[in-house]
Amino acid sequence: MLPVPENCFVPISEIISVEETELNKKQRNIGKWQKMTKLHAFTVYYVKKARNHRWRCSDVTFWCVDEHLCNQWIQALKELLEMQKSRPKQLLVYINPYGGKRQGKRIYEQKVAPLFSLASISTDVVITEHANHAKDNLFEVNIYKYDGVVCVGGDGMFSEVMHGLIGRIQKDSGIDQNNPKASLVQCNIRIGIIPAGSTDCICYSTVGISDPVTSALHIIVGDCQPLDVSSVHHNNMFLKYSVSLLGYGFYGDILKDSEKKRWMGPMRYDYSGFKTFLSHHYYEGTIAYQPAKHTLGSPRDKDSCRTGCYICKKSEQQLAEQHKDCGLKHEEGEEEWKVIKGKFLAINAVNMSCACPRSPKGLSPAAHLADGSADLILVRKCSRFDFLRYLVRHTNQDDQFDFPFVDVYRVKSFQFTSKLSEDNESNVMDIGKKRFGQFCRDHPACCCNIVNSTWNCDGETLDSSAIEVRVHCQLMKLFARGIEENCKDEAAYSQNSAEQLL
Ligand SMILES: Nc1ncnc2c1ncn2[C@@H]1O[C@H](COP(=O)(O)OP(=O)(O)OP(=O)(O)O)[C@@H](O)[C@H]1O
Ligand SMILES: CCCCCCCCCCCCC/C=C/[C@@H](O)[C@H](CO)NC(C)=O
Ligand SMILES: [Ca+2]
Repeated sequence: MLPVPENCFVPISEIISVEETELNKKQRNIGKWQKMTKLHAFTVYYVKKARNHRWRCSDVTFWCVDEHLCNQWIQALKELLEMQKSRPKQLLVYINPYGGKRQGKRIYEQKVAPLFSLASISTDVVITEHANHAKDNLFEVNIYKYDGVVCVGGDGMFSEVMHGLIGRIQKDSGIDQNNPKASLVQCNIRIGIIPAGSTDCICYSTVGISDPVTSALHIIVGDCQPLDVSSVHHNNMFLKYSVSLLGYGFYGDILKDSEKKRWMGPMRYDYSGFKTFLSHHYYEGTIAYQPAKHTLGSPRDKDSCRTGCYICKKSEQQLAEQHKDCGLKHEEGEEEWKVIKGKFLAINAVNMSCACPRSPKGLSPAAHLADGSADLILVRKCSRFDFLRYLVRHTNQDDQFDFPFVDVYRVKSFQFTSKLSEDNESNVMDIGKKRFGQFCRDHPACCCNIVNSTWNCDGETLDSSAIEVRVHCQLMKLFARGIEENCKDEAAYSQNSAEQLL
């Protein structure tokens, strides 16, 4: 620990860098120092924690008359920083210049790059030229020479980088992603998210704020947060991975509509959200799920997943034991499946709380980042007024699951088939039904359920409505530490930059 002014301590792990400081003429000549001989100084840059999980880079300069002592301090602190082995030295950075408000490049250049340089992190930067550029590139480059990959953009950009990294690791390990039962190989190359998108849900849910400087500092100090990843398959064909929301019905329809209005920027979700709310479509289908019996928590818990979460730690231990005696691993197929048929306005499966600036507690406030489970939320057909009451609870403190038309289950896998695909499978030649489906989509006031919705998978659409989903416990890692408990003594964190005499 290094004391900084007025009883504030900074752990070595939160020091960004130490630099010798050139004292200019003005500094040398001020007040009482005037009479002294030559002064020596060094500056410590450190993480200053502000309100609402925001981090800033602050600095304190230590002055000294003894050059040797000053150098000893610099040397000792640099050695301590060298011992922080989890810190990245070389990063691969992908910037989506078109995400969110199209500010990705500016945010990186003005707010993030100077901090990386201060922390002596070297970077290879790729500004993406088209969708899937980052994903494809990750299959070509030597990823193993990097300590991490950074994406500057939103949830969609993160999803691309995650698919590139996880896909590459499976390819290099000879794992077939199309096999829904495959034991996927964990990806140990961490991903850092610099938020510059429209929702930035993954960043917000893992850091507690959507703020580029805060995220850059979490990368610099080498934080590590394991993350559950769901694999999504259809008929033994791999579709996508998901870490935040897999949403059918309401959130799928919003996404489909909003994709046509990308030019509106983040506002497109509000516009399409309102339109989708008015259309009030419900969808008929069957859900089968396997409850997550291994995990200690429940979706109705009052406590949320926080830094050092013991529920996620327990899952980590279980995972390590599974890896140790993988021959004895419990077969998922043996465990019971529960089946629910119904008419749904929304089916939301979330691997994390899905907190974001629009919904600060998220769609499932007690979901865990790394417990090997997802919360499956079923919102059954109800009146528009009731659905509005449900949506409003995304934005306030009230219990979102305390409605007779909402059910929530903690699951480790699930399957969904829409009534339409079931009917089509039983009579593929029944073209009349498909035509009728089209007719009803053209008449939103009808609210009928003949057509399929689309799955919203972390902000990307899926091509199939019938899906099989399996949660892979802690398949990947982020440069984050989960949301920290609010510091009781925030005043202690609000010191300004200052100077200190050794
Ligand atoms: N140069 C590019 N041109 C066009 N599309 C791109 C480019 N680079 C990346 N993309 C794609 O843009 C999509 C959306 O990007 P991103 O997630 O950064 O922003 P967003 O959709 O506004 O935010 P959010 O996902 O948080 O709602 C991603 O799926 C990504 O594949
Ligand atoms: C009338 C009140 C309406 C309140 C609506 C609240 C909306 C909350 C939005 C929460 C979305 C959280 C899930 C995140 C999903 C992302 O993966 C995805 C891509 O960024 N974003 C969206 C909007 O689909
Ligand atoms: Ca989880």
